[in-house]
Amino acid sequence: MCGIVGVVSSAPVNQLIYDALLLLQHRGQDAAGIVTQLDRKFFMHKAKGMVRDVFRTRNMRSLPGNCGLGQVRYPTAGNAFSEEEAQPFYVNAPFGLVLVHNGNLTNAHALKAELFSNDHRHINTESDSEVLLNVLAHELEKTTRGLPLKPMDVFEAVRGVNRRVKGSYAVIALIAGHGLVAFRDPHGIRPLCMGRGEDGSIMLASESVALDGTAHQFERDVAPGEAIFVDLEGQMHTQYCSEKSQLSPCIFEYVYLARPDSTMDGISVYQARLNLGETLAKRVISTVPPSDIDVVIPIPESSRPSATQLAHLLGIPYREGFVKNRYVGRTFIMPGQAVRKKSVRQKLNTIVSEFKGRNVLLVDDSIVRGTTSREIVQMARDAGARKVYMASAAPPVRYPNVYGIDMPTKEELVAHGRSIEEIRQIIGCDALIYQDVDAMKTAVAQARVNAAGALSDFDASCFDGIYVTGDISANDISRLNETRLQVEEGDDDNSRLALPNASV
Ligand SMILES: O=P(O)(O)OC[C@H]1O[C@H](OP(=O)(O)OP(=O)(O)O)[C@H](O)[C@@H]1O
Ligand SMILES: NC(=O)CC[C@H](N)C(=O)O
Ligand SMILES: [Mg+2]
Repeated sequence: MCGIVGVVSSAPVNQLIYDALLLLQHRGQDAAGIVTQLDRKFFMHKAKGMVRDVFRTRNMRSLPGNCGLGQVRYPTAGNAFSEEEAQPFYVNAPFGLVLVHNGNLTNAHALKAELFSNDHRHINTESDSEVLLNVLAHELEKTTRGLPLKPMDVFEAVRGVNRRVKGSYAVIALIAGHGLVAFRDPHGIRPLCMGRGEDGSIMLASESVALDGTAHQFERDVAPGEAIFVDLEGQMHTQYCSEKSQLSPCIFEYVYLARPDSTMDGISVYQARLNLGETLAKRVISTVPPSDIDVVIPIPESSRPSATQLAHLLGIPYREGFVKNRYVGRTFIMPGQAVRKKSVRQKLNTIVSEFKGRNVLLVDDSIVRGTTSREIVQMARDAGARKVYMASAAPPVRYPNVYGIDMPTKEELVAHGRSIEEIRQIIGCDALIYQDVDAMKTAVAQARVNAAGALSDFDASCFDGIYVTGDISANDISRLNETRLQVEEGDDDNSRLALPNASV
């Protein structure tokens, strides 16, 4: 998951894109970039780091124009430490194209070879997003029938992309001199929505929070397989560009990735987390008698709604036992295990009086590698807790994710191939309670607040091993691992780079 945004307006968009990226910062902390367009010319600034570090006043001044796009990156392909892989990506033909991508292609390797041998295109990085851009460029070259470019030509090109590309992709691209095109893969795995400003500007963004925070009225989600083309006059054209489409959004967005104040595909993220807390409460009762729990303590940040609801249902006090250093970013999306481990202690500190002599139930939204829970359980014990119980609002994460969450190997997952008792021993708690998969799906589906699209199912592959695109082989998974593993190996040398700047 990365955060992407695109705007067509009648006024300069640089500040608007910056503000939207800041609202999407939780989706990617490694790199940020913006491209704007003026008189067919692109202006780009991108670099490693958080939004506030990457864009200084001088950079903002050099981004003129009334349309543009931006991205915050959380790498899931290629190299987290490479500046060249920061987005947007650019190719000069046809017309001049820049693109931002949230997701992960599962056939990038094969496409790269095909782009070279059949389409005679050169890919200069390990990023799957550069591959995606070149496929779009090739298809657009094929479908353009004279100038000016027509919306139908753009949609035909997106059709071509949907035929060739596999995996997850929410995309926004700018076509120099013509407009902005946005599209979502036929399963709608990664989110994308659109809204309008009072001045008529049209914004597309990963999450509705980016629209809310920039005074854009949320209009709707982009449907799976749909493409939206906004020309430079602000006229919007839409078309379905996939033979078959079925909405199966990634359930991990609701569990952890998205901000709770966002609504995605008609589902309130906050309500989904409350519901997860409610069903988790029922599981807790069957494992630990509530009379044996003195206090419920969330592990900040993402577990808070689930933990409040769980405590409310069990009738047990909810207390804040861990204080989060707001200047340290999200641990899970940092690249490399060494930096993730170090940052848990930097980020969270205990309030000893909430633990001393008490039986505590710690609640997290998910346990993935176990990095956070292992540290936290020990911290609770160090603070004097008598018993430490642990509950996860999501089921055990047992399978690699290939759709844009950086957990490419099953070996790194604490729950892979282990019983709950074995996981409990590794984490070091006195009891471990997990959500179950069906209860999670029901809880999230019931958080629907509007009837957007027909939700068929969720992609819950990291929990149940079922990949909604249906075409993932063991070979694909190990190939996707290869580049990521190199990143992990290099992580000690680079751990300094991955820590967000403390002066922000
Ligand atoms: O088992 P692990 O591999 O440690 O991963 C799971 C943890 O990582 C996330 O927290 P994170 O600190 O990234 O973000 P948050 O502040 O939004 O909770 C998530 O909320 C869990 O706490
Ligand atoms: N998390 C994402 O959406 C990542 C996008 C792309 N695969 C990259 O690694 O840059
Ligand atoms: Mg957390």
